[in-house]
Amino acid sequence: MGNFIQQLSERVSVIASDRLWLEDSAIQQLKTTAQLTHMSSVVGLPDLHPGRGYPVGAAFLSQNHFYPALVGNDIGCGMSLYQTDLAINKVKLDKLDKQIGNLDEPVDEDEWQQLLDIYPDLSTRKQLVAEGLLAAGLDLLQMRSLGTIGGGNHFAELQITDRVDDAGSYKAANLHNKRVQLLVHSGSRGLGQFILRQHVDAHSHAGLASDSEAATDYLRKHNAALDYAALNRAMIAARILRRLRCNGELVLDVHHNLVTPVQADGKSLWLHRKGATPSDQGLVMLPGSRGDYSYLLQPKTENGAVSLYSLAHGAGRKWQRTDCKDRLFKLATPDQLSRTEFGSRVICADRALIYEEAPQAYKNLDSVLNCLLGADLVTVIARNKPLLTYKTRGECC
Ligand SMILES: Nc1nc2c(ncn2[C@@H]2O[C@H](COP(=O)(O)O)[C@@H](O)[C@H]2O)c(=O)[nH]1
Ligand SMILES: [Mn+2]
Ligand SMILES: [Mn+2]
Repeated sequence: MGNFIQQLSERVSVIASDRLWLEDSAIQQLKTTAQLTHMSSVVGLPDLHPGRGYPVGAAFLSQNHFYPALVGNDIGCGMSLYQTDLAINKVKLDKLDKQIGNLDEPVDEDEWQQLLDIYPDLSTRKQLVAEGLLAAGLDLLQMRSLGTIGGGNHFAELQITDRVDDAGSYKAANLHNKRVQLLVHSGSRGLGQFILRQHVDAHSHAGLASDSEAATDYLRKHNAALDYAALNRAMIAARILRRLRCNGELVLDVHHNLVTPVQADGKSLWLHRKGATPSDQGLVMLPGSRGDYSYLLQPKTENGAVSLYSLAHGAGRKWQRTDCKDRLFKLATPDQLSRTEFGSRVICADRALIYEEAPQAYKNLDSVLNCLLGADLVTVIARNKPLLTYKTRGECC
């Protein structure tokens, strides 16, 4: 187990192995972040990769101050998983594209009424999100993006279970391997980006003292963005389920970009997660790419302290977006890249994005999973494979 938890310095550790490639630049960003004034410890997860200034796939613990820049601009980005009642053998792959239609367009009044007929609780949630935005001094116009996925690595994916490792936990989670599952990855859209920009304009990248007015102001906005992001995922799922004429039960919904207050030994600590899935909130989903498996995991909370109660949130990028087309265009056309080894399809109107989000652009998920298993942080409940992935360029984050 020891080899999988590598202590690089007093404050810096990584969950990794000799067989998992982590870029030097990402490790360097991790070490630089550990030097911030109020930082206690940082951990790089096996999907660690370089980000804008700070690495992605990492958790950071600070004392008395916290750093909004360490949450990043897509506050509340996360994954939600739904078990649908759509039988696998009823799915007609060729028809799904038309059935699902366009998810880039905001939800209009007609569609909203149709969603409410099926999911009346969305109305209360939307009202609460609006109240949260108003209380935080944010513009209600941001609500317009609710129900849209957003660009880049965000996605909605229909999946099927191809292996169950822990039948008891699988059943307890109300999962069904003869029925389609829906995994949604999205966040707070332009809202999170606006909040971070506003913060950086006023305070640059400085930490905020726990009891300061600026901290209270940021946290009010951050918490509104978390609720917004969770509702956004719920609305994306509702749109898809309605269009597929099936029902869906929520299995999990977990943010991977957030900051959380932690009380320990009378100290005021802050746990930042930037592309890191909390391991202390129940089941988690570890997706690879649109051409790789996803794993449903049971975190082992008893070992959580070594990784700051955080897990990898995916496979992590291997190639920069700007390199993908050059690397791939001689090898495959966008049409070829839209079909995967699993026989699954990709809906993506943007041809450039098909290259940027190609499975080859991501690390191998099994090598990431092996580190989590080696460090004794998780057990595997089931493995899913993709059936259909919806990706869009969308606007912003
Ligand atoms: N199953 C799929 N997994 C995907 C897809 N696109 C990206 N990914 C994985 O999700 C994480 C998300 O990372 P984030 O930093 O944007 O939050 C990423 O590391 C990939 O491993 C997909 O289309 N399907
Ligand atoms: Mn995001
Ligand atoms: Mn994300």
